[in-house]
Amino acid sequence: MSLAFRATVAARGFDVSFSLAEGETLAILGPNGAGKSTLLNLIAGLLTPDSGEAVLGGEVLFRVPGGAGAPDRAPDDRPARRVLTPPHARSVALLAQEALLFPHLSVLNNVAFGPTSAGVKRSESLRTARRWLAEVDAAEFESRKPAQLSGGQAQRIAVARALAADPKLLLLDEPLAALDVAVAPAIRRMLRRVLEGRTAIIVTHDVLDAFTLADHVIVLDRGHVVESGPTRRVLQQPLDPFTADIAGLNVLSGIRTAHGMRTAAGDDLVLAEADDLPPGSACTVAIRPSSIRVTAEHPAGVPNTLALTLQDLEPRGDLVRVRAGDLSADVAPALAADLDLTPGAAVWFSFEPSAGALYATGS
Ligand SMILES: Nc1ncnc2c1ncn2[C@@H]1O[C@H](COP(=O)(O)OP(=O)(O)OP(=O)(O)O)[C@@H](O)[C@H]1O
Repeated sequence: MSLAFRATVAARGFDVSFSLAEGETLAILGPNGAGKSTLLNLIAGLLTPDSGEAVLGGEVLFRVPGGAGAPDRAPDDRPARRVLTPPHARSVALLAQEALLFPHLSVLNNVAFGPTSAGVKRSESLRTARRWLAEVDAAEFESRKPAQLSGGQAQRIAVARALAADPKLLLLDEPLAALDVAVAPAIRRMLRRVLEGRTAIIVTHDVLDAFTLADHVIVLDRGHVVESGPTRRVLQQPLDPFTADIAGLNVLSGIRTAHGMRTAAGDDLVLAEADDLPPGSACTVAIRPSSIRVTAEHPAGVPNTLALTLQDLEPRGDLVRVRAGDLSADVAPALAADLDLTPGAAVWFSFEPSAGALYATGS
């Protein structure tokens, strides 16, 4: 279902408009206080705007006439009426950072809750719940209680529960932020699978999430859109310096191999599993500069090593950004000094398989 959104909230300096086509995932990026949660809360019905309108698949979520961009006239030319559809009637599911499952219900009943409360027969609700549990690779946990789940398992169940209610729009509020770095890649891949073809908005601090999950990106700062467009265009060729700073990621393209990827430069990388990418397909891996290790000698025991020539060094907060080839690594100043890093020096960049987020190129 497509979404058209425009809203102002004066007390928060919030004035945002955007539209989202059916089946697309939009990532909202921005620093603390940019207005990301405000935007989700307006759509979910937890906050009322001062003015604006949001229409999801022809249904008005809210219409508050008065301010800039808010319609004063209805389509039939009568004065527009204020409409505030209650949250439960919006067909919008909100997935929070924490899984927020019902503690007293089993996993199966947690997932069946949405369809059951919508009046679907019990047997049918259970069938739907089992289908979604299988979809998020969590069928084996159906009789457990939430307290018996790890953070990553609970988040899988929360995704199944949100989708079992068959929402027209799925809102995800930093769904990976509360998870262990070791489990985040698997959950990210699961989300990528279930978001395919689904209308969704994901709020994140993490450009990796945007790269791997979203078709389009909006960058917010202080309640305003500073840049928007297709994910790769915005994050790889940012027009706004603010976006460029946010997008500080390494990206390597190549061809999927049995265990990872062969880069365009001919380096064989070992990467985490990605079942949806068959060998031979064009793919891209994104790696954070902070996940790259820099050494003067070839590092032993690390699967991914790249021999590069150092280009330059630049202070970046508490760290030093080391640029070599097309890659950047962030290292502690003491390490940069110990390594005697000077432009033109030969260096090795290395990273663990789990540090790379692999995704199909062109999606
Ligand atoms: N309940 C509130 N009452 C008044 N102002 C608020 C409230 N919640 C947030 N704000 C203000 O609205 C602005 C946007 O905040 P919001 O929480 O939407 O940002 P955010 O991008 O989600 O930030 P974060 O990444 O820290 O979650 C900020 O200036 C914030 O101080």
